[in-house]
Amino acid sequence: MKPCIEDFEFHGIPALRVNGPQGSSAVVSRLGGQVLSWTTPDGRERLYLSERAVYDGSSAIRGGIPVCFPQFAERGDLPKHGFVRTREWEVSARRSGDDYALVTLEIGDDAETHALWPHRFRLELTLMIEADRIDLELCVANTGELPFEFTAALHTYLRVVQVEDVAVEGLYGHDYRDATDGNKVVRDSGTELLIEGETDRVYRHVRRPQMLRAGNLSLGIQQQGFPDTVVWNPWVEKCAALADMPDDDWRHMLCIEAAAADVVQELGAGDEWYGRQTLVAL
Ligand SMILES: O=P(O)(O)OC[C@H]1O[C@H](O)[C@H](O)[C@@H](O)[C@@H]1O
Repeated sequence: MKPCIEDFEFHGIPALRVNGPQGSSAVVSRLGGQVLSWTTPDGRERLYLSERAVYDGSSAIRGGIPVCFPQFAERGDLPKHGFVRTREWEVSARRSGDDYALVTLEIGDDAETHALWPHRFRLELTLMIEADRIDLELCVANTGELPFEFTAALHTYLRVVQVEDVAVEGLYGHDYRDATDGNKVVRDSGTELLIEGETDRVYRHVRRPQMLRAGNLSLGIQQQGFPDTVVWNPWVEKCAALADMPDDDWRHMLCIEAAAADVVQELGAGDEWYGRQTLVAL
């Protein structure tokens, strides 16, 4: 099939199937502007999506690549991870060629967002799929007359066979804030990160790409614009407490998030900010 983009319903919500070259494909939901699936030409699903995910907008869809904006996690008074995960986005561009397919979704401020956050903004999320790679770009535009500050993330849930068998390379020498240990700041001195318990870290000023090694499957992960990388796995107890995730699924996912979490971004009136995350199947 030549690359093309189709509208369809996914668990009752409007979505796009983005068919890339060589049988690669992605699914993007208009609810949340959220990528929910990425399949590479070998037929493997690369993103984790919970079987118990909720699709009625009452909470964020658990899995895929949620967009967190204008607040990461609980760093402020807004709902956790901001308010665009449960809102409907518009499709503003779709294009395909022989070796790629691309869609852009966007969302802006309205009376409901003003009630929570007084700023005027426009967000655009562009997904481009090639044979073995997806590129996600988040553009934040300040469409108001005053500057604002925000934190944000592409909260990518990677699917893994067994998280205990996974190693993440590329974070050596970076400082991270450990949310599982009173937000203590620690310098990573290991050549690779192994997931051996609950993990909730914000690595700051990340300059190098990461490599996720999992048996014979590897994934390269690169970010631009986003200064931080968040690594999250809830492990046994926290996962059991999540109503929208099966008890054992902590084993099958690892979030590696491109984020502006600790490093707050300031955006002047009329200015734009870009952040990207690229995933490459190796
Ligand atoms: O349950 P959610 O609101 O989707 O948040 C899921 C997780 O997101 C981030 O990775 C944070 O670092 C975690 O502390 C948080 O638990």
